[in-house]
Amino acid sequence: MTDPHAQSPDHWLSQSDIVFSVAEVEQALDRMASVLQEKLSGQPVILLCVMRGGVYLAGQLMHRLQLPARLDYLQANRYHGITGSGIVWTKLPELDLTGQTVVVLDDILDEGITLAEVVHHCQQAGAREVVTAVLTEKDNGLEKPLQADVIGLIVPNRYVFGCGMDVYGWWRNLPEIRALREA
Ligand SMILES: O=P(O)(O)OC[C@H]1O[C@H](OP(=O)(O)OP(=O)(O)O)[C@H](O)[C@@H]1O
Ligand code: HPA
Repeated sequence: MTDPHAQSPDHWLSQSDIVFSVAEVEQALDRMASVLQEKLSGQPVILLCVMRGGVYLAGQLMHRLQLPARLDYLQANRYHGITGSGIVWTKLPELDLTGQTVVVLDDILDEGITLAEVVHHCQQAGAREVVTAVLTEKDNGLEKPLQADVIGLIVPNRYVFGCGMDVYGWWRNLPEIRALREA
């Protein structure tokens, strides 16, 4: 079998289907922004981007939110290729989270392990409130350690990419969401 890391980026497009179009993603982003806007009622927040996948949602939400925001990021990786394992933290937030309202932004809630650990970190760091927003949640039937407060789109139980999510490092920049076909 060919090493998936050696496949051309176009291979992944040819082996996948669009599950949410650009217009559907844009609508979901608008919806997420208005839910967050109402939930946060204009208070100052720290937007905390979970790198790298959260970067697309952070970029798309920032300009849709009318409230005083600061931006920080962390990096906690769990997936190598398309399979998950233990979390490796490579970057902690730099801002002091004590007493702050923190809005955690990530691309996908799959098994929920990453988001649960990030929320735990924010609470341990003294955040007053932690609100979680994910662009997608995977419909995988698993008992997850937490639910996100704001969810953009429910994706099927397949490996998905685009809008921040990668397939072997590629295509985080796609403005649509695609799902790999069964091998
Ligand atoms: O709900 P879970 O099963 O924990 O999976 C979700 C996490 O997996 C991905 O991160 P990844 O480790 O692939 O790092 P990346 O953001 O650099 O792609 C994604 O960005 C989420 O943070
Ligand atoms: O389906 C997925 N796609 C991209 N990244 C992910 N991280 C967990 N699940 C996924």
